[in-house]
Amino acid sequence: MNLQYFDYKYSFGLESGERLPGFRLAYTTRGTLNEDRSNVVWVCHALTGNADAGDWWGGMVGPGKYFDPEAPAGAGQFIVCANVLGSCYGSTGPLSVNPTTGKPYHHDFPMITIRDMVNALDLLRQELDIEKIHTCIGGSVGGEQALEWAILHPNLIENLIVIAASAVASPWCIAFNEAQRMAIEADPTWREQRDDAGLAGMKAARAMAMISYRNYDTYGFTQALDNNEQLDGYKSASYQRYQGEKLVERFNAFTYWTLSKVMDSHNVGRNRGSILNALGQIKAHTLVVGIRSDLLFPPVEQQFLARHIPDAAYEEIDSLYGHDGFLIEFRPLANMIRKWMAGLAAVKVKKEVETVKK
Ligand SMILES: CC(=O)SCCNC(=O)CCNC(=O)[C@H](O)C(C)(C)COP(=O)(O)OP(=O)(O)OC[C@H]1O[C@@H](n2cnc3c(N)ncnc32)[C@H](O)[C@@H]1OP(=O)(O)O
Ligand SMILES: N[C@@H](CCO)C(=O)O
Repeated sequence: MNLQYFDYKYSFGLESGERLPGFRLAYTTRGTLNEDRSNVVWVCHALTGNADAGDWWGGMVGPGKYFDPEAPAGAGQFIVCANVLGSCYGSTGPLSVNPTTGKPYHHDFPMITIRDMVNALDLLRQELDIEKIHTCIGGSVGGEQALEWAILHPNLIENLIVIAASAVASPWCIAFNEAQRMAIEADPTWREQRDDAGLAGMKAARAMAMISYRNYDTYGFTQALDNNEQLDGYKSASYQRYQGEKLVERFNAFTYWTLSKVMDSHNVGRNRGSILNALGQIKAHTLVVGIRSDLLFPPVEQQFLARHIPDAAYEEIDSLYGHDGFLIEFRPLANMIRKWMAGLAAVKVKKEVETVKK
């Protein structure tokens, strides 16, 4: 991955009222910005993702994929993805050194929100001299960022694609996150000032989260009982442990904690009068995608978005994988986007013809 860095060297205000004395964002770009700078695709990543969309979303981003930086005949896109503020893949987060103390922030990393993340992304956008985003897309926490961005800067994004996300964190989602934070708190190392504090707790937290990212049928299909005689050693049990261990290899409990709080505080209506008022400000053509089997962000939340965003279409993916379906179901997702974009292009042509006739 060809990581680049944006260092913002000024005091950065957060929604909480606290300030960061500057920050760093790690990001990648793929493809070439065209002459009129009209081919920008900005991919916003989810909870534990990173700046390399071609890695964690390889079925959507890359040569020959829907978002193709090398498409022939000048159709290649300029694809940007940045590791969010608060994460641990090169951007400023809880393991970063606090310049005022010379030590890692750890428990003292300030509370941040989706809006703070987007304000940081927008400073990177300005640094890259991008005035228009042709398409901004994200799933889950990435979808929340895309949504916030379209509200904060209504003339910036032409086409907005929000997958498996909501206007506001549901009590159900917050409850899942609180249970996971309780697991981290129960780890006896959690209050220690070291980068690997709380990892056993985070392992349990990830196992809990998996239950919300998948569902009854996913486990039934992929982790079926071996036989009727079994008394222990179940596949689904070892799967849970393995998923926890896998996250421990690449993440840390401070970042997990911080980002779970970010999820909780997501509410597009905050300080905007109401959620409906906030959604009503979106000017982008919008495609909202729900996943029928999503337990964490059920389709009713995306249907709500599509009902209240002025120019929105709604599509639904039928997936075995629940919420994580947005990271797996590339073909239906790409087909939906292709169809929607073709519809938008047809409407544009029709309008142009009508204008010429007048
Ligand atoms: C720097 C980085 O690595 S960033 C990583 C990128 N990740 C992200 O961006 C976050 C988003 N991605 C994800 O959340 C996930 O990767 C997903 C949702 C896309 C796919 O999830 P996966 O865990 O790969 O898929 P799945 O649930 O099928 O599990 C497969 C893994 O579980 C293992 N497994 C399956 N069943 C069992 C079992 N019964 N017992 C133990 N292990 C099991 C498989 O061997 C496989 O292991 P592997 O990942 O080492 O190959
Ligand atoms: N599986 C996703 C979380 C669900 O959005 C991740 O780890 O980022």
